[in-house]
Amino acid sequence: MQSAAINGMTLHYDVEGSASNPTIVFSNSLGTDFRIWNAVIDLLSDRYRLVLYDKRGHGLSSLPDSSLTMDDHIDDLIGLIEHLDCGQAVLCGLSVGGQIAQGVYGKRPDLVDGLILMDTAHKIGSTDMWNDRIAGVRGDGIASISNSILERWFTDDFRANDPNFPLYRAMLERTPVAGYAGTCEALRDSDFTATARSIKVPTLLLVGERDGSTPPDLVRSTADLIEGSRFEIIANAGHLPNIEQPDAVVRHIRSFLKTVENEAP
Ligand SMILES: O=C(O)CC1=CCC(=O)O1
Repeated sequence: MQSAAINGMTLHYDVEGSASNPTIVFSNSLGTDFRIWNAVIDLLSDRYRLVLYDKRGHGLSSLPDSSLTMDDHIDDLIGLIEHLDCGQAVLCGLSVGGQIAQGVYGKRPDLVDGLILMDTAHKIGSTDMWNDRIAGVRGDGIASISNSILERWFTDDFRANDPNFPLYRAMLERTPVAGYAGTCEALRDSDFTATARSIKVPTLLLVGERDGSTPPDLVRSTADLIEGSRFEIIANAGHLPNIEQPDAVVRHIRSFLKTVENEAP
C-alpha cells in the first residue's frame, strides 16, 4: 500500500514488478478500485513494471470536496506518472479509465508509449442517460441501481457461479456516492473524438463480447478513429474482461506489447 500527494489529493497506488522492465499504468472503471486488475497483474509481473492506482473519489484515494471533472482525473494520472518517474509508459485504461488514458495522451503525448483501451470509447453514454444515473445515485444510493450495472459488467454465468461475485457488488456499492456521481458527470461532459483521431502511438482496443455498457460496435467505432489500431473481442466476458477472462486479456496484451517493443526506436 503506497500513497502520493497529487493535486491536493492523496492517491492510493501500488507498483508491482521490476523497475528495470517496461512500465504499464492501469486506470480503473467507474465504481471500482485497482483490485480489479489482480489476476492480470499476476500474469504480467514477470516482464513488466505495473502501476495501479485508485482515481480520486474511488477506493482509498481522497474524496474531493467539490465537483469532479475529467480534467481532474487526467491531471491526477499525469501527476502520478511524473511522481513515479515512469518516463514513457503504456497506459491501459478500462471504461472511464480508457478515457483518462486518451486524455493523458491528448495533454502529454510525451508520456505515452502505447495505449490499451479496454471496454471504452471516445464517447460513452448520452447526457440524459448520465443525468438519470446521477439523480438515482444521489437520491437513493448506488445499491438502488447496482443490479442493472452488474448485469452489464458480468455475464449471467459469472454472476450465478463465481464465488467472488458478491465482492464486486460490495466494491461497487461501497464506492463513495460523491466519487461515483462526480465521475458520471465527468463522463457526461466528455468527448474524446478529436483526441482519438489524433492518436499516433500503437493502440490496442479490447472489449468483452457481452459488454452491456460499451458494446463491441461502440468500441469498434473508436478503433475506426485511431489509425493503425488493433481491435479484439474477448469471448464470454462482459464489461470487465480483466476479471472474467484474464488469460485471454493477457494473451492479447502480450502480443500487442511485442509490437510496441519492436517499434521502439
Ligand atoms: O457502470 C457502467 O455502466 C459501466 C461504466 C461506464 C463508464 C465506466 O467506467 O463504467
